[in-house]
Amino acid sequence: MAELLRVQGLVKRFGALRATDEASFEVLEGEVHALIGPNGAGKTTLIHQIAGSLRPDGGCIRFRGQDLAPFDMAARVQAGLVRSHQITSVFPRCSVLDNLVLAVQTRRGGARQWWQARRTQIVVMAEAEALAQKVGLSSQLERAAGSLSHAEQRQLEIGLALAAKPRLLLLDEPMAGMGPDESEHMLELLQLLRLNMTLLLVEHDMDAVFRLATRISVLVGGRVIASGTPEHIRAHAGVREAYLGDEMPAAEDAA
Ligand SMILES: Nc1ncnc2c1ncn2[C@@H]1O[C@H](COP(=O)(O)OP(=O)(O)OP(=O)(O)O)[C@@H](O)[C@H]1O
Repeated sequence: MAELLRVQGLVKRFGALRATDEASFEVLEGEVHALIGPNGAGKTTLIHQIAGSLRPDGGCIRFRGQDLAPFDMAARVQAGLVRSHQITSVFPRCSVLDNLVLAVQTRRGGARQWWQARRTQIVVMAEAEALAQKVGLSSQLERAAGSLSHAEQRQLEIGLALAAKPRLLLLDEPMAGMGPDESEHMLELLQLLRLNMTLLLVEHDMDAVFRLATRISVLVGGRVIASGTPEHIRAHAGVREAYLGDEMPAAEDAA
């Protein structure tokens, strides 16, 4: 598999703290790559730097071979590097469908498109409806986004991210705050998305991580201490030590 994203020697300081401390790993095209690590390991800080909302103090991030340093967040989205619930925020008073229509219009050229031909409107509407169906919100099209449940809002955020046609989708704790059934739905949605794009996700739910990920990188104290297949990570002594053996699913739990 070809390399899609390379993080090399990345450093981010907050005062004396090195939240990202020479972190290095790569994401290959077509994989589901999970970034795991104990609380405060620097996972979110790393995702922010990849998405472009935080500027690194050192090191380099390459996407499809290109140094991302000169790219702002919008340019990264255009290049196919999209973080769920970052660029396109949910408008709570607008319907699910209107939110998706706006996201599709934004990708197609924003304000210019307000005076678009009827034929174009039909195309945009069809794409928005298809996105709603993909993320499981077809029956909620007319509901105000703000009245959706927590899980449905996460689904909508993913739909909005998909409107940008990502090549690499970044997801920060997609299962956070969900019950078992909702998590299972989200897992099914992510299984569907992996067929068409590469996923990089931060997730604390280890069962979900080990069911979904094709490769895993483990961040401890801002450094990647291990990167590899779930089997490799499960057997890694340093990883088990970092987790005190608590959360790592045992080999017999493997999917
Ligand atoms: N804006 C900030 N200013 C100062 N310190 C910060 C800032 N953002 C994060 N940190 C610190 O950087 C370290 C890494 O935080 P980060 O949120 O990236 O970790 P995490 O692995 O995502 O944690 P969790 O799993 O608990 O969400 C922590 O010690 C945190 O307190």
